Amino acid sequence: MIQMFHVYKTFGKDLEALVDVDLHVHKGEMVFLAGPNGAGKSTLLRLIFCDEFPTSGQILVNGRTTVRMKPRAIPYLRRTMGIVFQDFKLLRNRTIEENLALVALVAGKTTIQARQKVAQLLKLVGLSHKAQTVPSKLSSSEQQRVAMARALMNDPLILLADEPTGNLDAEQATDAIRLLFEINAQGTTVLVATHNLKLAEEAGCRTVFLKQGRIVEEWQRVNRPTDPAQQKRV
Ligand SMILES: Nc1ncnc2c1ncn2[C@@H]1O[C@H](COP(=O)(O)OP(=O)(O)OP(=O)(O)O)[C@@H](O)[C@H]1O
Repeated sequence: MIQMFHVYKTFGKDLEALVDVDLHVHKGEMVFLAGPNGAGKSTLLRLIFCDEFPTSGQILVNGRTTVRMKPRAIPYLRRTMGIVFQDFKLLRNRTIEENLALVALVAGKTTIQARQKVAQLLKLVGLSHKAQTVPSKLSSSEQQRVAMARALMNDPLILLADEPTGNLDAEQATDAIRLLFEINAQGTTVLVATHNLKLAEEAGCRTVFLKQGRIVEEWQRVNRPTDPAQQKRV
């Protein structure tokens, strides 16, 4: 589903944001990308979303190489992906319903189809009662759930979430992860970037650690996350 082969990303002359990254995320998987600030997590997600392109290496998304993709083909590939940005990027002067519907309308859906999808997703994230509200009247966790709903508007095969729990307290963060699990259980492949190692451990998914742009470790919990003996290094 997502394949990265020897991917390097250098900004300017010598800022190596990603160094020789090999990552394979299979269809239906939920994978955490963990690492400290500046490790390269957002850059990696942006490369998958074709927001940036690698300096060298190969990236395949849904079997299509992104590296030499023509600019006009990028929006079509992006429609197979949903992305939740760190700062949500909701349109401030539009209602929640409008924020969501716009995504479907731009993708060519009818107003009725867009409305139906908005209703379905607001129900999923528990915010049906906020449809006519503007983002500034919502809490951080509510805005985060709207951002997640928006990312799902076009039924993406892949959901990319960049620090989806960054502005949330512990309980809200757990709810957000639960929602990601629910989305994943419905068949969407999910890749979550976080600097919150505890969160990744508790989720128990395959976790890939980035440090200074390199993948330095990868593990998957077998059973209980709190028991180191149950953690299998892969
Ligand atoms: N557009 C850019 N231009 C120049 N440097 C950049 C750009 N984007 C990222 N970087 C640099 O690349 C490195 C990796 O940044 P990135 O945002 O991918 O890390 P991160 O792991 O997501 O960090 P954080 O957890 O703080 O969001 C950092 O040194 C950052 O300053």
